[in-house]
Amino acid sequence: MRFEGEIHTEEKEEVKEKEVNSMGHSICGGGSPHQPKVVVGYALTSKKKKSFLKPKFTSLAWSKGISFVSIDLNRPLSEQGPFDIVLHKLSGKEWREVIEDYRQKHPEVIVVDPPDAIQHLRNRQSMQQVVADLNLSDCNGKVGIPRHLVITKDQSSIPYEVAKAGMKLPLVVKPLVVDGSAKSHELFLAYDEFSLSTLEPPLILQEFVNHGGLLFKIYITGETIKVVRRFSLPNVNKHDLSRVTGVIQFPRVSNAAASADDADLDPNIAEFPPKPLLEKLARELRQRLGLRLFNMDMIREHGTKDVFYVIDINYFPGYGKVPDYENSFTDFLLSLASSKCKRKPHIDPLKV
Ligand SMILES: O=P(O)(O)O[C@@H]1[C@@H](OP(=O)(O)O)[C@H](OP(=O)(O)O)[C@H](O)[C@H](OP(=O)(O)O)[C@H]1OP(=O)(O)O
Ligand SMILES: Nc1ncnc2c1ncn2[C@@H]1O[C@H](COP(=O)(O)OP(=O)(O)O)[C@@H](O)[C@H]1O
Ligand SMILES: [Mg+2]
Ligand SMILES: [Mg+2]
Repeated sequence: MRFEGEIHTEEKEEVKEKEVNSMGHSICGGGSPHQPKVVVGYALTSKKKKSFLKPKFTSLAWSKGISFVSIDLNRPLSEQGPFDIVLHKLSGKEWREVIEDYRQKHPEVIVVDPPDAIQHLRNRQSMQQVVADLNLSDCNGKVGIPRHLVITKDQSSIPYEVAKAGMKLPLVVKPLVVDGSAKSHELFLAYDEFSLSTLEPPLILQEFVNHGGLLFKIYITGETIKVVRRFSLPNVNKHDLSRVTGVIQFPRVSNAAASADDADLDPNIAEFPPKPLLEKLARELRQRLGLRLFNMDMIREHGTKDVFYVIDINYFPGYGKVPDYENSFTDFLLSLASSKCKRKPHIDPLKV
């Protein structure tokens, strides 16, 4: 497994070397950089196309024999291509049915990723449960999820439910369903349980964990892990709690392109999570979720060295914001294509 947390120089050398070696080689033998041998069909929103398929990435991929073809949503998928790989991130039942049907009928195409597996991350409860089920012992740290409560109906009972569960204030209030809409990212901080009744279920209420205002975004691309630091919500202290009441909506601080990597940070807060912990976590989640493209938002409990919480998992996140994603994503596509060749050694090199 490759790990690119603090971006190791050796790792970069290796990438450069691979670049030289792979130039002029094709998938399953033959070919040249000017004759793409791996065709990647993609079904993405226009926002995603812009942030992900940047010219620097597509031209690097092209130089290594990869071409990208936009899938026309108004035409049957089976009539398009042929594709070696399909990348997709679109919401809605209709698309899920189209892509599932295509997977069944075209087992020779690598569809990244299965729609049912992606669906698992569309609900903040099922997303968190995967982490809760893990047993990460002996990995130089602990990873869990914050205490939470799911509210599906009857918001009038929320204050009672919160008190009964003995949850500690403040609470982060998140829409239960994540469907890519702006609304599914409208989050609130609730300083008292009574104001919660004004919010619209289905919701998940999560204990706010102080983490020094910094979070780790762990990007998984197949076998590769990259960690970046982003600014997050500041700690909430007892004084804040005694003075503030109500629910306050907060902005999407963590997905801003601004990285915290270059800031002058307290080393106790900013130190990267241990590599063995991230490797085990990534491996386990990749397997359990059955996904190859996702990221996690992870925080370290303030005042501890090794107590971590996963607070969010996103399918096919904003790779365009990750340094050097062009190389890692190209390598990922090439490794998928070569696994396809291994699966089908008799593959016709003229077709691929
Ligand atoms: O657009 P970006 O680059 O901000 O990416 C978003 C992600 O930002 P991140 O890479 O984690 O900083 C973002 O992550 P967060 O939920 O903000 O942690 C989501 O993955 C978002 O997708 P969706 O709206 O949940 O379907 C992602 O949006 P899409 O690009 O998939 O529309
Ligand atoms: N339990 C929590 N404790 C502390 N901060 C949190 C917690 N949950 C979310 N946050 C903060 O809110 C941000 C958005 O929450 P997140 O669950 O990642 O939603 P989204 O899917 O919209 O990114 C996080 O990046 C983090 O800054
Ligand atoms: Mg998030
Ligand atoms: Mg999210």
